[in-house]
Amino acid sequence: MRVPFIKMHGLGNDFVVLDAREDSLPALEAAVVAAIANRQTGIGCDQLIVLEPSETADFRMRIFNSDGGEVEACGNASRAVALLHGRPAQLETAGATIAISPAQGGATVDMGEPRFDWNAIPLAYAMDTLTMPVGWDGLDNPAAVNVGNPHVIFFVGNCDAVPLETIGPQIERDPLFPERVNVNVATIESREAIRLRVWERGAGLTRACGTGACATAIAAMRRGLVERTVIVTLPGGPLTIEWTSDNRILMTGPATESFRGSFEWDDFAGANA
Ligand SMILES: N[C@H](CCC[C@H](N)C(=O)O)C(=O)O
Repeated sequence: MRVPFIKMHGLGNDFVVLDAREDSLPALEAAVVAAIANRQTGIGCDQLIVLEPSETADFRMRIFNSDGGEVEACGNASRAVALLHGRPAQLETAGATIAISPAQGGATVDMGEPRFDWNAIPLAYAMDTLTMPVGWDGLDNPAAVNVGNPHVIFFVGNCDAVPLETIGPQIERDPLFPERVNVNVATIESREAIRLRVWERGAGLTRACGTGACATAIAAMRRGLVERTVIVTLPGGPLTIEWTSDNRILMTGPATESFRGSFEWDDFAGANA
């Protein structure tokens, strides 16, 4: 079966997008997703994105990390899908129904309401999620926020100096996080600017993480460190995050279509054999 795809990215966080709103796909097993996402032997991407019909919204977006695991939210992909769809829409995801609005060269996404309860992150046991009484190798007292997916956020003096490639996977898989976690290290530059690097659950270091930018901005606002509209600059570039007075998170930033292609499904399904 020949499958068309669109290669897209948001600030360098890249996706293979499969539009299955008209024609359904074979079952998306983890091994097949990982084979497609593999940068050496597959097409290569941080996440595989599949668009499907929805009963409850204009359409549905399924998100698979490059390790094959299906997850609840992807901010950068939401903007990419908004660019692809070309007009405002309600988008069903496993984490929430979100509102996408294409804008010049990108999109604004209403990511819904943040959640802070320990069991909504989720954590394995009760604790304060604004300043958690935990630490790993010099990274201490983070915040935790769920923005459809789970994030832990460390505020540090210089996020570029943190060995995220070694400490990220340790924290991602710590038993404190029953569904694992996205690991954010952030530096407050001013009341309007944050610098951020992210070790993503199931994908590792990425050039940008939209939900990470949302979670980090909200955590900084909860701590009174920044205003309610802030620019979060990741290695791939900036996103504007606003926490509205009616408790919704608005994320605005670029999205890019790189190229279109197609592949033979069995070339990857065979990887599963
Ligand atoms: N790794 C994330 C999903 C992708 C999030 C990121 N690519 C974004 O733009 O939000 C997770 O497992 O929750």
